[in-house]
Amino acid sequence: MLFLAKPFLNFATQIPTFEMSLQINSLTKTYGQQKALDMVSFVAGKGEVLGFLGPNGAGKSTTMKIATGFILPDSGDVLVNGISVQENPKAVSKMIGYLPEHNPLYLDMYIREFLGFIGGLYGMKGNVLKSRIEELISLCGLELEANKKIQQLSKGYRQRVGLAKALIHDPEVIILDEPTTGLDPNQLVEIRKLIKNISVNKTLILSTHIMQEVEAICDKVVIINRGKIVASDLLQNLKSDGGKKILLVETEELLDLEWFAHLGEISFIQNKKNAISLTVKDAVSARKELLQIIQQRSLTLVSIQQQEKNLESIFHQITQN
Ligand SMILES: Nc1ncnc2c1ncn2[C@@H]1O[C@H](COP(=O)(O)OP(=O)(O)OP(=O)(O)O)[C@@H](O)[C@H]1O
Repeated sequence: MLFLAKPFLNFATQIPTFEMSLQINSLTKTYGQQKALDMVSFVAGKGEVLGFLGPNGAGKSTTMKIATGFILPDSGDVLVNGISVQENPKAVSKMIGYLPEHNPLYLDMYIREFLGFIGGLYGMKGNVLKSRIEELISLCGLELEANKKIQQLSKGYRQRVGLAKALIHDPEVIILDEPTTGLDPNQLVEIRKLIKNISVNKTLILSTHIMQEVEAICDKVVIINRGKIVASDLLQNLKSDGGKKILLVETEELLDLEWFAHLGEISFIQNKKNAISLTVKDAVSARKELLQIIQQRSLTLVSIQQQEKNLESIFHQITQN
């Protein structure tokens, strides 16, 4: 299994001393019989954009809800700039901006009215609040829609309002739970650009199922599977994985994984028993050996392809094991 433990994963034993805006420390959470989180730890530093990935039901939203003080963990803690979310939720809420998965908005309000209301909850008022609202309307590309009620906005523009809401108090840590789900390709690109813009000098945690999004925006990647962290590293380290390559092999006949297991990490492709994916260190010698095995076993080769590792293949490899 690919498990890349870099300094920021060693949090349980090494307490970072500076510039660590968000520290998720040994979180566990159980719903009834189900363990949703099992000792989840990671940290994100100032200026970092961290992609938080995992299959459906892996525990991403649960982690984010705990990090933002919406629900409590069974054990563990989250620190924002060294302050505990559980012990001091009020102080922490001033430092965190959160866009939840389902982006709750007051549909009956006008955009400015809504942002004014949210700003008021953070104690903002007068000209400071007014100018912050105008700043966000511009930053989030809401100028043309600014005089509408939220219920009149398309999904992409509602997401922009959700982002503006998360940013109104200029938080240092921004947590976005699947912010681009359900957007059309144009809106998707626009919102991605926006996320990149707002991340400057902030700590941004982004959960998503879209790998291109992570490749486009994120510096770091944390992957969670069935409530456990299974990979955590800089995006470039995760992708290079020591220069490994993937060989995709298909034959007419059914295959036995054991025939090829000594060559590298191996699995069937989408449960097709005549197609395998092999992750290897030395692609040239692995290809030679593959062909020898195919010849010795009198198999009929349909295709053999070599692929670079990308985040999508890494994600499949890690989360399907
Ligand atoms: N309030 C709840 N009561 C019971 N089980 C819950 C509750 N919230 C989450 N779960 C379960 O906990 C597990 C983790 O859920 P969570 O929503 O954190 O996953 P996720 O990674 O965000 O998934 P998705 O990508 O589908 O949004 C799931 O199995 C889910 O069914």
